[in-house]
Parts: sequence; C-alpha cells; structure tokens
Amino acid sequence: MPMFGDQRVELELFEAEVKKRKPADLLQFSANYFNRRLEQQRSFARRQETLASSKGIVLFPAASEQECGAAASLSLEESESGGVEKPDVAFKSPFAGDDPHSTHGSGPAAGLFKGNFDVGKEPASRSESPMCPRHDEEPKAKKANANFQPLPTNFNAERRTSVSAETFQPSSLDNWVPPHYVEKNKQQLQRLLKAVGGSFLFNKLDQDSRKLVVNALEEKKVPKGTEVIKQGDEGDFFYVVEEGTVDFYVNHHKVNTSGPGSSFGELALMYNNPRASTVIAKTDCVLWALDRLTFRKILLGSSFQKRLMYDELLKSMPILKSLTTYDRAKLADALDTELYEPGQVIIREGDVGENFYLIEYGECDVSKKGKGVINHLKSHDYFGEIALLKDLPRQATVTATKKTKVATLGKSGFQRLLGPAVDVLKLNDPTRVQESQEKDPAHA
Ligand SMILES: Nc1ncnc2c1ncn2[C@@H]1O[C@@H]2COP(=O)(O)O[C@H]2[C@H]1O
Ligand SMILES: Nc1ncnc2c1ncn2[C@@H]1O[C@@H]2COP(=O)(O)O[C@H]2[C@H]1O
Repeated sequence: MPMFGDQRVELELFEAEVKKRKPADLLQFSANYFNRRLEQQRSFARRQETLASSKGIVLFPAASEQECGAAASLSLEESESGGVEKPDVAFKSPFAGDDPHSTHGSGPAAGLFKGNFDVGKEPASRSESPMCPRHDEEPKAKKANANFQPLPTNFNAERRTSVSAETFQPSSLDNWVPPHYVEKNKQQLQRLLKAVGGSFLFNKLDQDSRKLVVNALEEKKVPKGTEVIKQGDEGDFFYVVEEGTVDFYVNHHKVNTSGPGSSFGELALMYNNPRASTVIAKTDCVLWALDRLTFRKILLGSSFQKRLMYDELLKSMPILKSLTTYDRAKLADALDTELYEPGQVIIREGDVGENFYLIEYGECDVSKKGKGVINHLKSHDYFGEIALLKDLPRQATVTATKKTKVATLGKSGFQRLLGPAVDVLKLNDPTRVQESQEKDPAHA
C-alpha cells in the first residue's frame, strides 16, 4: 500500500527517535511514543475546537468535555527554559505516567504496562477511554449537540486562508501539531523574532503557521568547534542561527561561512539527500532547530516553494548540469516567472539587458534588424545572456511565437549564481559562432 507523505515522515521521525534513544524495550517505547504523539495531536485539536466554538462552530460534536469526562489531568509540560504547555486536552495517554522516556512527570508508575486497552472490557468510566468518542456512541453524541452545524468545507479552525497556505493544501495541517511543540515564553519569542522574524523563512507564512513553527523550534547552545552536521549523514533538523558563526565544508574544503539570521540544513530535508556539507561552529553559537516533519509540512510549501517549483526545470537544463544541488537551490531562490502571449516581444534589440531567461515552456523567434529570424528557441533553451556576459546592448529581438513561460534571473544573480555554467554560456555564445561563420563562410 502506498504511504502518504505525512505517514512516511511520521515514521521516519519515529525511526530517528529510536536510533537516538536506543530503547531496551522497543514495544513499550513505541507504545509510549505514539501515545504521546496522539496526546499532543488531541491537545492541539482541543485548542482549535475552543477557537471554533467561539465562532459558533462545533468541530468535534461527540467529544465535548461532558461526553469524554474531565480527562484534562495532564501534568504541565515544562520547556527547557520555562515555557509551559497548557493541559487543555480531552485525551490522556494511558502510558503517560509510566513512560520512562516521557516528559510527563505525574502519575504513579505502577506496573510495566498499565494501558486502558483491555480488549472486550468496558472502561470503568468513559473518561478512562483512550479514544473519545467511541464510534458506537456517535448518534447519541450528535443528538446531544442539537446545534451542530456542518463545517464549511474550507473551514480551517485557527488557520487564516492565505495564498501560501492554499498552495500547501491547508486541510493537511488541520489538527496537526509539531512533534516538539513547546510554547515559547515571552523572552524567547522576542529573541526569536529579533533573530529570524524578518527573514524569508517567516515572511511567507500566515500567522498560524508562523506560530506553529516558532513553537516547534528547539534552542541548541553549541560550543565553538562542534560538528553540527556531518556530510553524508541523514537529515534530521533544519537550523536557524541566532548567535555566532558556522563554517561549511564540502569534502573537507571550506566552501561557506554564515552568521546570525541565516539558516542551513534544508537540503537533506527537501530532497531526501544525504547532508551536502559538514557544518562546524566557528564560534560559540545559539541555534534554533526545527524537526524534519515540521520543516516539510510548513516551510517546504511556503518559504521553499520556489525551489520545488523550479527544481524540474533547473535539473533538465543542459547548461546547468554542472551545478550542485546547493547551487540549483540558491539559483531557484533568485528566479521569477513571466508569462508571454504569442507575438509579444520579450527582449528588444538595442535595449539595455537586465535579465537572463530560461524557457519553461513555449517557443520564441530570435530576429535581427536587416536579417529577419536568425534562430528559434523552445522549452529548456535560454536567452538574454550576451548583454549580461559582454556588457553590450541586446544583440537581437526575442519574440514569443507560442504562449511562453520563462524563469528570469536578474543581472546580479546571473553573475553570482550561475557558477561554472557561465563558462558554458561563453562557449556557446551564438554571436561568436555567427561572427566566425561570417568571416569564413566555408564553415557556415
Ligand atoms: N556550498 C554548500 N554546499 C552544500 N551545502 C551548503 C553549502 N553552503 C551551505 N550549505 C548548507 O549546509 C547544509 C548541510 O546539510 P544539508 O545538505 O541538509 O543543507 C546544507 C546547506 O544548507
Ligand atoms: N544568433 C544570435 N545572435 C544574437 N543573439 C542571439 C542569437 N541567437 C540567440 N540569441 C539570443 O538573443 C538574445 C538577445 O539578447 P542578448 O543579446 O542579451 O542575448 C541574445 C541571445 O541569448
């Protein structure tokens, strides 16, 4: 059976946790782990329900406090630095008190397995049931909620609809809670917003996604010299730098350095590739780590949307074959899209050149005054490089002959981001070929 993306990521996350914790009793650990995830998810859903009901909408009609019993006896979950998650939950993990790995400190640890899953046995009271409501009680529950209104199909609880959320199927985020969700205290929030609030990571997020991401970030204080990421390893976390500087090494050669406000560790999570570089703290650092699942669920579809969008195009362009995944990702960040109708001029001969163009789909004619059409371009071809390479006016006019979609790269990006591809562009310069043909028509 094919697995959905969410299921795969959830299982990968679990696998990573098993590798990290190396539990002696795998079954007990698994039961505890998934019950804690379920508990978190129910807690989050409950908060959404409160908000929905304030708008007159009943989200989970059968799971009212009365029906489920007052199971909100969860211990408070304290964050490392004092943040507190509120126990507003109608679901309690049957293992919460017994879990040797649990962060919940309350409950008597009586016996190895003290779940409420006694098959065929009615729980003493419904508040003890791990799942509430039970399916066989649904009709009664509906009756109890006479004012139940069906939800609008696009109702998204706390979530505001925004363009970025829509493109990432908002329903897939409903009731979802990050695995390391810990509400930040005021001081942490202020620090985080100062460090990363203005960065591209957060600019594209709606208010609710931003809140989820902020509360999913875990603070990591890293001493100078620490290897934060090792090239070739599997990706687990994405990092944002609050303080300090990190160095990047590819095959032991230093390739990059970055400081406060920057981020790293996204490539392995985006492309399911091994880590592309080793990252070492050059100074003592304060980093914020975001788990793989939250990264993929929220940031990938918004902040890194361009990379997804241009990935296929860039991978299939012959002139970009020499670029690494990292180079391609940086290039994608700098691209924009333009759409042209048949007959529209994209570039006019003699104009100043500002952009380089990659044809995503469509076809174009290249023409020159006094010569007419001298070339024809189609999808995955490029144009506009000569003015930028040679600092000359546009050498020809480029006109769309079919509906054409192009990705454009500005002058500064062209010089910074094309790397070794620039040499290929120089080699392929059509004016050079033309000039040599004009000088020696025998080679035409
Ligand atoms: N030149 C570079 N090549 C590869 N990775 C780099 C480079 N500079 C910075 N990085 C970052 O280093 C990270 C290592 O882990 P990832 O491959 O997940 O993501 C990588 C990038 O975010
Ligand atoms: N034979 C050609 N002569 C000039 N430009 C060409 C030719 N064939 C394709 N072109 C493209 O047309 C573009 C017009 O703008 P540029 O001069 O910046 O870059 C040019 C090339 O990318």
